[in-house]
Amino acid sequence: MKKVKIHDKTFQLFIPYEKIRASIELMAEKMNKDLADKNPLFICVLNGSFMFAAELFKRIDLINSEISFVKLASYAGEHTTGNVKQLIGLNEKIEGRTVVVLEDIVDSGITIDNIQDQLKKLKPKEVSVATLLLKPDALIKEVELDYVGLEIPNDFIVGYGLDYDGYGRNLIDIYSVVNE
Ligand SMILES: O=P(O)(O)OC[C@H]1O[C@H](OP(=O)(O)OP(=O)(O)O)[C@H](O)[C@@H]1O
Ligand SMILES: Nc1nc2[nH]cnc2c(=O)[nH]1
Repeated sequence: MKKVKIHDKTFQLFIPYEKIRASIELMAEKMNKDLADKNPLFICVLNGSFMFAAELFKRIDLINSEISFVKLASYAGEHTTGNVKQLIGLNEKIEGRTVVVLEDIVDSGITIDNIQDQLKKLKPKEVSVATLLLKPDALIKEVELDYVGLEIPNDFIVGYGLDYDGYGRNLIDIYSVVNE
């Protein structure tokens, strides 16, 4: 079994690239049907989603489609106590658009819930969400997901864009942590 060590943790091969690619191909096929004539704007949530977004977007055969890249920035607002995360980097007009958010993983669902709330305030025509990975047992938010690549157990994973403390994003396969 292929293993990698990152910092203090060992990870073992969990999802080979071929399986990741096949799930993205299916997703793209469905999107090409669902989004025809909709002039979709794909929004890739950095950092983790960059590989998924690239693999998916080159399979979208709708010429009237755009992609944009955003980040969630933490800031401690003057009137807030918690850690608020604000969507930054969105330069396109969202009002009236068909938006498709691209996430690498939905775990607790907190991030995607927050993103959906922020986007809806910008009055899009519709917002759908595509995630490569979903941990159904980890969800603490009720989220509506339109496209899910693969469902996985509630274990920490790295690779294919996902990191452990900055490292591991370049792994072509997905690895899961070995509990030692
Ligand atoms: O469903 P949740 O529990 O909210 O977790 C999902 C989020 O966690 C990861 O982002 P992270 O904050 O690690 O940032 P990164 O993409 O820059 O690595 C991932 O890219 C999702 O955005
Ligand atoms: N790298 C990584 N980031 C995450 N963000 C939410 N869940 C995960 C996970 O399992 N691995």
